This record gives sequence, structure tokens and C-alpha cells, in this order.
Amino acid sequence: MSDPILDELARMLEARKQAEPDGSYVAGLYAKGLDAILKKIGEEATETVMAAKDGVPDKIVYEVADLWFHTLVLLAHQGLGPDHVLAELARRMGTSGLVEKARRGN
Ligand SMILES: N=c1c2ncn([C@@H]3O[C@H](COP(=O)(O)OP(=O)(O)OP(=O)(O)O)[C@@H](O)[C@H]3O)c2ncn1[C@@H]1O[C@H](COP(=O)(O)O)[C@@H](O)[C@H]1O
Repeated sequence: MSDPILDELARMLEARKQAEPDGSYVAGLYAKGLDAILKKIGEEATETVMAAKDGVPDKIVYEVADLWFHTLVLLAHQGLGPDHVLAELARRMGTSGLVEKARRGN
């Protein structure tokens, strides 16, 4: 299971492990370490909550994109990727019968 955008982002996040921190936001985050990545995830989660409370759809999408992005940075930092999460979600769908429903189209 994969998604082309998530795959491309995962490839970029992997490549940034070799990049200089100066010119790259992602390489800069890697250089600051796990706590800095976790701090960003906390901030983006809070910003997502605030956007949802404001109820502006564009803002919610923007903040969720920031949140997803930083969780992808965390996954890459830990040697994981979006496929691991998609596989887990697919597994849960399998156990709840959702995969079967999606195949049947209802
Ligand atoms: N998708 C993203 C992306 N989403 C969010 N961000 C960064 O995440 C940060 C979001 O934090 P905030 O909302 O708190 O904004 P901020 O106050 O500017 O952030 P800080 O100064 O606190 O870090 C911003 O600095 C954004 O630039 C991203 N930075 C990079 N990417 C992708 O990663 C690629 C590689 O980026 P570089 O590593 O910079 O080359 C880019 O081409 C994009 O495709």
C-alpha cells in the first residue's frame, strides 16, 4: 500500500539526512534532534486544534498538512515511513471489515 505524494515526501525526507542543515528546514530539524521534532509535532497538533475550533476549513487543512508533515519527519528520523502507518491502518480496516466494504463499493 502506498500513495505517490507520501512516497515522494518520504524519499525527500530520506535524502535530507545527507543535506546541510543551513539550507534545509528538514535537515535543520534532524540536526536539532528528536526533542525538536517532537516539539514541532506538539505545536502543530495545538495549531490544528485551534483551527478546528475556529471552524475555517482552509485553516484546518493547512494545519493538518503541517501536522502530517512533521509526523512524517518523525517517522523518517526513526527509520520508518508512511507505508508502515498505511499498513497498520489497512490492517485495522481488515479487522473491522472496512476493506471488504471498500472492495464492494459501499
Ligand atoms: N512540506 C513541507 C513543510 N510543511 C511545513 N514546513 C515547515 O514547517 C514549519 C511550520 O512551522 P510553523 O507553522 O510553526 O511556522 P514557523 O513559525 O515558520 O516555524 P518555526 O520557525 O517555528 O520552525 C515552517 O517553517 C514550514 O516551512 C515544511 N517544510 C518543508 N516541506 C517540504 O519539505 C521539502 C524540503 O524542505 P527543505 O528541507 O527546507 O528543503 C519542501 O520542498 C516541502 O516539500
